[in-house]
Amino acid sequence: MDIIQDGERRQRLQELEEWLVDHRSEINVDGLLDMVQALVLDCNHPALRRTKNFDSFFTKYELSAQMIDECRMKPEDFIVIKTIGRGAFGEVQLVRKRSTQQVYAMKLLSKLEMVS
Ligand SMILES: Nc1ncnc2c1ncn2[C@@H]1O[C@H](COP(=O)(O)OP(=O)(O)OP(=O)(O)O)[C@@H](O)[C@H]1O
Repeated sequence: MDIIQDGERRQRLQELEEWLVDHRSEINVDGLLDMVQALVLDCNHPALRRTKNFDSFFTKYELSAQMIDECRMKPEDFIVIKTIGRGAFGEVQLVRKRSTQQVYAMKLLSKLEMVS
């Protein structure tokens, strides 16, 4: 990466990087990836695709959204052993990660229920 000479610019970039890695920030990397996936999914609605800007957006980001989906951790990466608990927004499962055989407790939250 180029060395940024402008101290003020460097400071702003550093602030942005801190937001990206802060798990409490709305624009952390996970949140932004969620956003891209949700936008691409929504833009693929036939009624929206009739509008040029939505169609262009979908065409531009469809492949990236697929790559994001393939690379991110997802429930299918785990084998469910059994359900061990239930909370206000979802359930907790005892799971085994397919790639490592490590056992974890996985909390599945319904984002739909959390935001409604
Ligand atoms: N890491 C864990 N290991 C074992 N059991 C767990 C673990 N996390 C949660 N559980 C079990 O799952 C139950 C529900 O957990 P959860 O965190 O969803 O509860 P909660 O805090 O009441 O829920 P919420 O955050 O949705 O209000 C717990 O009461 C516990 O029995």
